[in-house]
Amino acid sequence: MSVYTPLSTAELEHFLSRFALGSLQSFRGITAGIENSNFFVSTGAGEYVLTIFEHHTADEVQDFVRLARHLGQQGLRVPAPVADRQGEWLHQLKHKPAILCPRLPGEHISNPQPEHCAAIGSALAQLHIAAADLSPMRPDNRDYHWWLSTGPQLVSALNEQERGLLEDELAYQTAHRADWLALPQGWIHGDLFHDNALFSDDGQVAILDLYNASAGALLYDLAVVANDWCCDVNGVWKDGCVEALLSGYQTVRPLTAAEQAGWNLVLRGAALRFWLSRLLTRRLQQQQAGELALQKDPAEFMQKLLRRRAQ
Ligand SMILES: Nc1ncnc2c1ncn2[C@@H]1O[C@H](COP(=O)(O)OP(=O)(O)OP(=O)(O)O)[C@@H](O)[C@H]1O
Ligand SMILES: N[C@@H](CCO)C(=O)O
Repeated sequence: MSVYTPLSTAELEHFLSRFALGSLQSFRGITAGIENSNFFVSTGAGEYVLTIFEHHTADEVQDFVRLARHLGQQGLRVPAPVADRQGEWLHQLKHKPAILCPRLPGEHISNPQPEHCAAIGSALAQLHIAAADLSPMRPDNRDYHWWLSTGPQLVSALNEQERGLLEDELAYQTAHRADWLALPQGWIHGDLFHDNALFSDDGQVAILDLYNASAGALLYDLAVVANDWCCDVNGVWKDGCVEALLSGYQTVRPLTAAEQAGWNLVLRGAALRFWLSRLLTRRLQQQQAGELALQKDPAEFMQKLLRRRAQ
């Protein structure tokens, strides 16, 4: 369970007293998620999600909320915070930034099928288009420069063969850096795994967790989705899923010739990024002994990287 900052009923009631949302009826920590502390909160006015940010500054949270509001105004179903009686939506709780968002409808899909991949492809393309006129963009703090600086710091967790793989992939990405930079760029979600989407009976998709959103190659965002939604844990493509993802995306935003040529490059980069970030998360979780935290396996993304390299 990923609740790093526990809350008492009295603390939450005190927090809610700033809002005109009625009194607290119940709340519980959310087990999913690994970065922030999240709670489902029921009040007289409805259902909400309280997020306490564990790693982000208030300035960064402002950026995410600016994006969420912009997307929400254009009809996308994303978590945008509610304001308190003073019109403030960004708060401090236990000395950390905190926001309260309406709880969005829908269910997570545990094993995405082609129809889900098509729907998320189209929703992601809508996000890319809707965000295009929002500036300034937040830089990606998990980009190529982070891979180069962080990769070598994580090698102590790797065996010799794995170190060789990491070095070789970094060299490959460096050699093809110009191709990557020539791809269409814009706001990207950056972490659109299937546990960050909710599907409703009305056919709408809610996109959660905009807390990695930044500037980046739009195709890379699609590759993050493909490496999670469209394959098994070893990276083997599931029947029809990538095709559905790409065609769903292209019903809204057709890929350019450079993007079609760059698909394998960004699939490799996306696998590398999550191999490294999971290695780093595991190291941090080991240092924070005793925390109740969800674990995600770095080896899954090393396997996916190996498979994309073999393509
Ligand atoms: N606005 C919302 N409406 C409905 N459910 C939500 C909402 N926000 C969060 N959740 C639920 O809480 C879970 C965790 O939220 P979120 O993914 O934002 O946390 P996180 O710690 O940033 O996750 P991670 O680090 O794994 O990406 C979601 O998977 C979803 O089930
Ligand atoms: N979606 C990420 C965790 C949150 O950034 C992963 O599966 O590694």
